[in-house]
Amino acid sequence: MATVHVENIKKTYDKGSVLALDNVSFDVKSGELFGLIGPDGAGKTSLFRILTTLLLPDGGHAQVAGLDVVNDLWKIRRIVGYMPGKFSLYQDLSIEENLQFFATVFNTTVEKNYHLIEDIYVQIEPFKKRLAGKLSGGMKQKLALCCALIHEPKVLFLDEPTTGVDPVSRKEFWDMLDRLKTRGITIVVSTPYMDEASRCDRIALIQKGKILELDTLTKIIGRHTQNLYAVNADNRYQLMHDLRKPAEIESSFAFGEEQHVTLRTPENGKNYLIDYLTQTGHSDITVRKIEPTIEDVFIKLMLENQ
Ligand SMILES: Nc1ncnc2c1ncn2[C@@H]1O[C@H](COP(=O)(O)OP(=O)(O)OP(=O)(O)O)[C@@H](O)[C@H]1O
Repeated sequence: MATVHVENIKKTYDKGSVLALDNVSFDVKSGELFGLIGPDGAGKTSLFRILTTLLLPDGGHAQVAGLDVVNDLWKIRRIVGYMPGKFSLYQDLSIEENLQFFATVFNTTVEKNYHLIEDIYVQIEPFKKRLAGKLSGGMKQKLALCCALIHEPKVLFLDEPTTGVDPVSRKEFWDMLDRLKTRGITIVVSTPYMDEASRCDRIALIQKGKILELDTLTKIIGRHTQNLYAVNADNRYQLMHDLRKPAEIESSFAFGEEQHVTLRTPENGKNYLIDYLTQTGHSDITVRKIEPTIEDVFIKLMLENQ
């Protein structure tokens, strides 16, 4: 049985005028590290709040560990850990006071479940008297994870835990999740960072309240092979402009220092682009055939679903 089962969940705001979740369905298996990946406003927080019983859906059903998110809310609250994207800590309590507070709320003690958080807590323990409001982003994130874990949850919901955190702390955080997974905890984590998809067992790509794709990263990328090229030239602005014109070009978007261009026909794509850009007056032209990343796939899916 799935540990998290979501079936046709719908959520609207402002008397139905804002559609946040549009018949979302998916399952998360026991012990899985499942990523919900999508931009701001995709509906990630709404879904997490429904699954942690803090928000009622307008329609559909969802279960966590076999318990219904509407009818069994008190039982669910005991078995899930939730790390909200914002405001999960009491800024005017110290590290140790925050932790004790969360342990008390769940009728347990820090000592009883210390083994669960030890790996993470030792990194912030030297600062345990410091107020949460005075911690760095990475330290806040570690403390929030300790607070979400202190009652030994079966399922962890982490809403954008790495947003605003430096790259080193982001990596450390995902390493911590890997270690938690080995304890059998099912983890559902949301992120706007596409590069974090590779750290998940399976991912769901979500946009405007709809799941666009759901599978392992490799399978999703494999399903969306593209005739894709990385293109650059001397005048970037003019390049962006010119790459929008030909009917042969399916899509073109800025990707770091280059333009990623998808062509409609597979043959001689590189020659086609070089010829076209030379004719339109560009110089220093580089064109490389590349394999799509998850970001390329996401952009393709977003364009298809517009
Ligand atoms: N309380 C609310 N009232 C009105 N609209 C809301 C409310 N909460 C969320 N929304 C809207 O619902 C949609 C989904 O928002 P949600 O916060 O669930 O997405 P998200 O993926 O978590 O994005 P973010 O990271 O920006 O919070 C957005 O269009 C958002 O503006």
